[in-house]
Amino acid sequence: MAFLEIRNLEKSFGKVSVLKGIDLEIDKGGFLVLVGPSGCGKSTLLNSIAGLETITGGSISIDGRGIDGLHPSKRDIAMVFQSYALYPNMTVAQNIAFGMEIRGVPKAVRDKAIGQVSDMLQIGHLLDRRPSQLSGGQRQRVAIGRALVRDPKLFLFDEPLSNLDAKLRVDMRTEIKRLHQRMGTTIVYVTHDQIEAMTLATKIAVLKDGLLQQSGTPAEIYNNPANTFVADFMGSPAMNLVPVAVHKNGSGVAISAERDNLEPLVLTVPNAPAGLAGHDGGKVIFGVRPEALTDRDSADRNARNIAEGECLIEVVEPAGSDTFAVTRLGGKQVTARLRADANVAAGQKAKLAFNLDKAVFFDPASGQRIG
Ligand SMILES: Nc1ncnc2c1ncn2[C@@H]1O[C@H](COP(=O)(O)OP(=O)(O)OP(=O)(O)O)[C@@H](O)[C@H]1O
Repeated sequence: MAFLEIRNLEKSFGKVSVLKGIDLEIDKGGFLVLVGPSGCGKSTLLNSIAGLETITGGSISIDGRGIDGLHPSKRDIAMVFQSYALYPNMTVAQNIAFGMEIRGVPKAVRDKAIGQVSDMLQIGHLLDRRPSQLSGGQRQRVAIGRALVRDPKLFLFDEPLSNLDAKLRVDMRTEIKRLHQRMGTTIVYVTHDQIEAMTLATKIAVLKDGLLQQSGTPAEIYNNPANTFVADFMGSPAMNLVPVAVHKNGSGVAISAERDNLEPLVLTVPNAPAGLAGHDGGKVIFGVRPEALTDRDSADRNARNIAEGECLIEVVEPAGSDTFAVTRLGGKQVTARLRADANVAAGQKAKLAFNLDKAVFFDPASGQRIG
């Protein structure tokens, strides 16, 4: 049995159904990241676990024990909010120790716990300050410290980094990952930042409109997205999604993408998924990530199935470590990720290499991946 189990969870606000039968679990010591666009129900799901929202249907259990009817304070969960929610009139040390004080933990034990977490979070020199005298990153560390000293069964983080500037966000992300590795705690973490999700999670759950689209390891979600929504949402730049026609071709399958003022680009797919042949004569969506669409020099040397095609480059975007080249296929803008020194120019043709080992295909009507 998983440590946290969510079964057929439903939540409505009046007539509005916000969570529509969520099934999800995470093992002890796992790091579950809930990700999805604004309004998809991430915070409502987190608040339901915390007990800050009363669920409409389904069940939640931690360590084999149903928690649906329990008051938030009895769930043994600590939550870190985006807004930090520190007490402004208390010092950092008092903020961290407040929960313990209320529970009657002796001062010597409290002081020891404050010392341990402040060392870990490098806030020992700030213990006498008030929140107004701290930077955003320091406040966030205090909020995390306050959660850590409780030593709960489960940590919930609701977009804890979204008030921080870009650089600090990346630093704190590493800090949170390090804490998780060191302490082996079980975490459920909400973000709408897909890079944060990829880097932190042992398991990602992608939500849209109150429905779970897919859950799996970051690699599963990235390499084998269940549908076009997940494919488009995870990854930056996003996966290229190109409408193509399908033709059976001897023992294999060929796909062709329309182009303005050029012959269609035809690629033979030797390793096509079994379901693709069933679309013979019809259209599917061909998904290829920018890094699987390169020039020959940059192409993955281990790739077994590479198909090359001449493409007209519309825009070249140098990005320091890579160069992005934009072309157009099937009426869609398509991004290739080339080496920084790639020899391409806007308005000229370039031979692009498609790594078909990494290609995925989707049904155009349902958006579901073709297996
Ligand atoms: N108390 C409430 N009453 C009515 N509707 C609500 C309430 N709280 C949330 N909702 C609605 O539920 C949906 C999901 O909200 P939720 O805050 O869970 O989304 P989210 O994915 O966390 O979004 P964001 O990334 O913007 O925080 C939204 O459409 C929201 O308007």
